[in-house]
Amino acid sequence: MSIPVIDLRGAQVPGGARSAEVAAQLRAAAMASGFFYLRGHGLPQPLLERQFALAERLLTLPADTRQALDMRHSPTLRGFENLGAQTLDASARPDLKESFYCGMAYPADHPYVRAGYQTYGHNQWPAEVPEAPAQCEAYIQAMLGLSRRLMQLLALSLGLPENWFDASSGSPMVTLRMIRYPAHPADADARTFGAGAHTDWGAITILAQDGHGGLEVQTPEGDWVAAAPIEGCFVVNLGDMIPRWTNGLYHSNPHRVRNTHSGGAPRYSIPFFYEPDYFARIEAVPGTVPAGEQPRFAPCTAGEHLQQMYRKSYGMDAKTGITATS
Ligand SMILES: O=C(O)CCC(=O)C(=O)O
Ligand SMILES: [Fe+2]
Repeated sequence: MSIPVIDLRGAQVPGGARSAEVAAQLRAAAMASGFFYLRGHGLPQPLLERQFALAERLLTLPADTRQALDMRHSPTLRGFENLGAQTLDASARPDLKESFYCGMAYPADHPYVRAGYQTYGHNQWPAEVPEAPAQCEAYIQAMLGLSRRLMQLLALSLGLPENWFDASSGSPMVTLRMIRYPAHPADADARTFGAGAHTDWGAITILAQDGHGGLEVQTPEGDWVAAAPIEGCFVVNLGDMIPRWTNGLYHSNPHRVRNTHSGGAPRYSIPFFYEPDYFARIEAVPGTVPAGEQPRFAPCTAGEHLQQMYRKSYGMDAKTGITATS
C-alpha cells in the first residue's frame, strides 16, 4: 500500500468543479488506511514556515520557563509537555518527544470555557514570545477552514449532502500541537519511539512535518510504511470519530514516529487536530449500517470521547484529574 496524494485544487470551496472527483479519492483513501497527502490546499507557504520557526522558538525556551507553563498546570491541558510525559502506546516506553499545546482563542465568557470543558480556553503563553498567541490563532483559523472543507468532502464521499457535518462544527474542539523529537538514541531498544503506535482520537488531523521524515503508517495488512515528507503537502489522517461516524467503513489507522533519518538533528512536526463541537453526537450516518444490522459503535458525544482518551494517555484518573505519575 502507498499513501495516495489528493490534490484539492478545483475542490477548495463548495460547488468546486472537482468536488465529486476529490470526494471519490477521499473515499478510497478512507477505506484503505485513512491516510493521504493533501496538495493544492491553498495555504500560503510563509504561514507554514513561520509556524515551524515558532515551534523551534517555543520548544527551545529554557527548561524553567517550560516547566512553569507545563500543561499539567492547565485545567484544559494547554502548555508544554515534557519528554516522556505521554505514552501513546501502552506496550512501549514513554514517548521521546516534547510539545506545546494550544487551542482556539475562545472568549472567557464562552459557556464551554466557563464550564471548563477539555480543549476550550485557558491557553498558557510564554511572555518571552509575545507573537505566539496571534500567530497560532491565525494558523488555527486557516486549518479550521481546511478541516471544515474536508468534512464537507467526506460528506459528499458518503453520498450525503455536502453540508451534512456543518452543524456538528458549531464550537469545534481544536488543538494545535507543535512537537520536537530529539534524535533517536543510537542505543534505543525496539520499544522506544518518538511517538508510540496510536490512532488519533478526533475527526481529522492535518500534519505539517519538516523535511526529515520519521512518521510511519500501518497498512490494513499490518505492515509499516513511511509517510515521507512531500514538498507542498500535508499528511492528513482520519481519527477514531470517523469510524464511529461511518460504522467502521472509514478507517483511522495506527501510526508512529522514530526520528532516525535526521542525521542527529531534532525533528519538528505540527499536527492540527480538528474535532467537532463538544456536544456533537457521533453515531453512524445514513447509509453506513446495512439493513437489519445494529450499529457497531454506541453513540457518544465528541467531548466524552476525547476526554477519555486524553486521560488515558496522560495517566490521569477520570474523576480526580492529574495523578502524580510524572
Ligand atoms: O509527528 C508526527 O509526524 C505525528 C504526530 C502524531 O501522530 C500525533 O501527534 O498524533
Ligand atoms: Fe497521531
